[in-house]
Amino acid sequence: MSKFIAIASGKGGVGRTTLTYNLGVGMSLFGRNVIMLDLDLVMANLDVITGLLNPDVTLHDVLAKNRSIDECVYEIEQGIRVIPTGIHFETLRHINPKYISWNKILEEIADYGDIFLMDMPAGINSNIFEGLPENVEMIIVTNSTMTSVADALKIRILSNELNIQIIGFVLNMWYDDGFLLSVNEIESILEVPMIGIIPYDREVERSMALGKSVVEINPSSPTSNALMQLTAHLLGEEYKPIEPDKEGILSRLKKFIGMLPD
Ligand SMILES: Nc1ncnc2c1ncn2[C@@H]1O[C@H](COP(=O)(O)OP(=O)(O)OP(=O)(O)O)[C@@H](O)[C@H]1O
Repeated sequence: MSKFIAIASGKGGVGRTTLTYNLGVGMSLFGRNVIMLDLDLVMANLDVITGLLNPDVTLHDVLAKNRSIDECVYEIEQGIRVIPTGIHFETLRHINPKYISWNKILEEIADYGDIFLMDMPAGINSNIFEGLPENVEMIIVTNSTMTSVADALKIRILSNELNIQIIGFVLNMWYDDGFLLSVNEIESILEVPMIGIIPYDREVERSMALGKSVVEINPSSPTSNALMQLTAHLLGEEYKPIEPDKEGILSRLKKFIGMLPD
């Protein structure tokens, strides 16, 4: 049976879309067929992050112009598909997110994938939460600042009111700093379990610039291991962290300083 996961955040810029992409790539490495849907109808970014620039048909065209959803399912890599949202405000004016039948849309694309990752818009003002299908589970992404946790709490409260099941929260861009909220503090504020801590890591940005996921570029880094651990948890799979190739580094170093033959 297909799984539907909405990835939401109270505040923008906490790394929600990046996480959606990295989880999608991670899930494909576990052999799943993944579809990522950009549900941010106003400030879409999934197209940019997945390298899908200027797609011919977008979700806007489906919602406002009666184009078929099949026309905007783009396979970016084996086992990874993306449904992008448009950037034209004129089309957007004809769409009321509250009245979108996501059930119908998801039914039409169900055969394309096992897992549907829905990149939600930041905040609670879009009305899009009201239209989500009943079987959607939600992940809340936050950083450890007071304001992003406060806004994450608003998402948690709204989700409870709408009976949306929450899997837990992901603490993204984490770094050790005595002034930021701790995991325990965030857990007690949000009252949902922590399911992943992704460190603040410049490699995330660098991999994006290279058009790849960090789990492909640097699979043994703490960030990639944390992402794959989270992916495995969501899929109910086992994941053994990849150790950095210390021996390889050591022998390369020895060769460099002339202790070993080439
Ligand atoms: N763990 C991380 N470490 C370092 N940088 C990160 C991490 N996660 C995301 N970023 C960077 O943070 C920036 C914002 O990420 P992203 O666009 O995914 O956020 P968002 O929450 O989806 O934002 P918006 O709500 O505005 O769409 C990007 O430049 C991304 O590369």
